Amino acid sequence: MEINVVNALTYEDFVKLFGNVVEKCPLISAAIWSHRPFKDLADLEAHVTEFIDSLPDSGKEGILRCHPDLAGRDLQSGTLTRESQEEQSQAGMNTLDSAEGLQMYRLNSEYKERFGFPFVICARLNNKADIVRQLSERLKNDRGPERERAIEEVKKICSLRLRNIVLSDIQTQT
Ligand SMILES: NC(=O)NC1=NC(=O)NC1=O
Repeated sequence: MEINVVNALTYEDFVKLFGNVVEKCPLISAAIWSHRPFKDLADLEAHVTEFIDSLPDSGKEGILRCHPDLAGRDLQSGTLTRESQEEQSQAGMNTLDSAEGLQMYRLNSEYKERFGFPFVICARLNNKADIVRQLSERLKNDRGPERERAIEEVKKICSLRLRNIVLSDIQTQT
């Protein structure tokens, strides 16, 4: 999809297309629509990350809380968004054995208990061993640095989702 096609989208179509580049935070795409025309994909992505960085800590934690747990309830019940379903499956979260599932449940619970927001990682860039290792290691962080670390992961997820939309030819045929 050419960036000029993106720039010509109505507000509704823009939010429909980009509304989930940050999981369950359509407001972010709605907010950056007014910054069009975007020079290119990198410019579009920069506006999203600038918006996220401009939020106070409570706003950043609000974004984190919109993310479903890895191998959590939403995955079990099939209520993940399409993007999350694809990402979590690709990282092997849908093929954990009972011991691995229990380990993820316990680590996710401990993490949420400690930080008050869920553990977030860019699943597409990690396999299940990486995820368990990162979760165990990041549990030891202080809240502030861990919040920033988690937001960096949100940006990686967003970058891959944006790329998937803008660079996939599907949209140009619809
Ligand atoms: N808690 C999470 O990290 N969730 C997720 N990461 C992804 O890359 N997709 C998700 O659903």
